[in-house]
Amino acid sequence: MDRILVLVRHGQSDWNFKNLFTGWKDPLLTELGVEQAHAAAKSLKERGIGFDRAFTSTLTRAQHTLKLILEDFGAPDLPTTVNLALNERDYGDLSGLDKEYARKKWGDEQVYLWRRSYDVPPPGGESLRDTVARVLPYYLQSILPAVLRGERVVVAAHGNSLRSLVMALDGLTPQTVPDVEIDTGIPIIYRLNADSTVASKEVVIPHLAEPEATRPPD
Ligand SMILES: O=C(O)[C@@H](CO)OP(=O)(O)O
Repeated sequence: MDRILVLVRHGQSDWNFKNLFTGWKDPLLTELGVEQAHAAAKSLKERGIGFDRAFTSTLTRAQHTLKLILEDFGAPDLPTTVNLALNERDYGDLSGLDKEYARKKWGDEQVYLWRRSYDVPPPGGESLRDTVARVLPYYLQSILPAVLRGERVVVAAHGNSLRSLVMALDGLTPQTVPDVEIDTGIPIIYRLNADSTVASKEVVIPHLAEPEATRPPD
């Protein structure tokens, strides 16, 4: 039995392009973001991946990415569950601020801790640990049972909600998880064993027609 779980971060959003902390704010995809979603679908199709069920967050950029992927699969009506457990980490008071401005104001080290440490929350927001504490129960209760039943599952979500899942699936620690970066529009294909452990993992790098130079530095 196939136990396929595909994680895909949304395509580039307007605020990714502008280098702003986003969190629970709801910017739209850029043109490049739309193209990334199509490229992700193409590369998954090339690998013979199909889907029976989808999960996404309450935020437009993830839902739009999923919609484009499912349309490209000819499956726009695939059963889809929307849940805010899959939302991006809440960036609290940093939401809407320029990341470079934040580095100048609070220093590289502090901003790095807010963005990539396991347990340092941004002011008024969620640490990765807080995000894990809502993503993981949802995964165990809703997503994993579908995968274990043999449904091929796609999850379209966000950098830090997906880092939370990757942490659990890959058995990462608070010391190793800061190194994990999940880029926009990059699918990760997991195949699970019957006991829910990971049999294989493939990070897919889709081919983009758009030149890399249109991506801003993070
Ligand atoms: O701003 C955000 O919500 C996230 C994802 O874009 O940023 P970061 O990579 O800093 O966690």
